[in-house]
Amino acid sequence: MNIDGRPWRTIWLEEGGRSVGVIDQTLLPHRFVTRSLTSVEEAAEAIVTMVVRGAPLIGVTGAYGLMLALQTDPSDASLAAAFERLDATRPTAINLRWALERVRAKVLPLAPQQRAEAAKAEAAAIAEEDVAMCEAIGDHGLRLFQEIAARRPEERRGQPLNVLTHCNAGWLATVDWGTALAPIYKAHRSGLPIHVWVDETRPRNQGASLTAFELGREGVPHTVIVDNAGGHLMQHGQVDAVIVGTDRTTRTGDVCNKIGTYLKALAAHDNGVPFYVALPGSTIDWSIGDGVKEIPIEARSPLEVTRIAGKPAAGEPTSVQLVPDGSDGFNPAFDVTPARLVTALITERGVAPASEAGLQALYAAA
Ligand SMILES: CSC[C@H]1O[C@H](OP(=O)(O)O)[C@H](O)[C@@H]1O
Repeated sequence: MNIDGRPWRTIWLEEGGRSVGVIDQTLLPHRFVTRSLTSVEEAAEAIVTMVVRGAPLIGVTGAYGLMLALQTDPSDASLAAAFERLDATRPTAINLRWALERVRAKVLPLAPQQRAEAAKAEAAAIAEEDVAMCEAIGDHGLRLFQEIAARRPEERRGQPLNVLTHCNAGWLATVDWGTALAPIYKAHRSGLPIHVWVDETRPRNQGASLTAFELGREGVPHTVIVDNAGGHLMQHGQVDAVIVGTDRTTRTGDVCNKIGTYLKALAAHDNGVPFYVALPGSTIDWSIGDGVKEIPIEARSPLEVTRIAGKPAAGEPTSVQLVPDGSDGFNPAFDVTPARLVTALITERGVAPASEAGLQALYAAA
């Protein structure tokens, strides 16, 4: 997307081809700072600390991380160690494992001296495919928004379409365009009046910090709201549709996304508001049928809950509840929305019901 007239992507190969540029998303919206990743360790650290975040972008960062490792040491052992280090960074977004496996499959059969270049090419291919998939999601989602706008009662025809989104599934979460925000950008650029309710999205506030930043730069009217206001807005007819991204969607259409998404889906269901999930095919985990039981949910530091912008905002963690890493507090980064609460999945191949049959119909020829 464009920032102050200059086209940006979230990740790029830097001059010389031995470092990768990224935007430090932990500093947005107050500072726009780019960083150079020069090693697999720096790539891994950027994922863990959420300098880069968002399922598709995490996957591309992992792919370039393997390239960086192979540029230093192209041996089998180096590849295995780099794969393991990157794979261990964040467990929920399926795009990471998908991208790492895709690069490994490409380079493992090659002579060591050919591996770094092949990894570079594959990482670049994954990035370009992501851009194309996200723009296609935007096109399919635009048609959906146009249909919703056309179905509204006469007295509401000229008013903006009110769409609510949770967390950040914009271009900052992908390489460009985004997933949930792509249809919003396409609608805005097509002249369809649209307004976005932006969930602030505690605890890390990706909505207030990143989605609002993106929409502001694009000139899309939006309002940042507290996470708990969404149900009230839906009850009062202020939401025409909810659209979110996902970090992993099962073959049956269960959707794992930022914590709080499930509650939005329940409120939407209770108020007859359509609930859409936008995703590229790289986010589908075909090996899983029951998202609630099988998707690994990342447990992040409880300090994200008790601190805001690094400053204590609540009592420091007590031994309230042990989480997998053994620390105090409870801070699951994601939850799972069952397919029955999802109106439709908006993919690069079209719109499908949230079901195994729906996804198979779109991807059977894959
Ligand atoms: C298009 S993936 C966006 C997805 O990723 C976010 O998680 P995080 O910021 O922790 O990487 C969130 O779940 C978004 O919906």
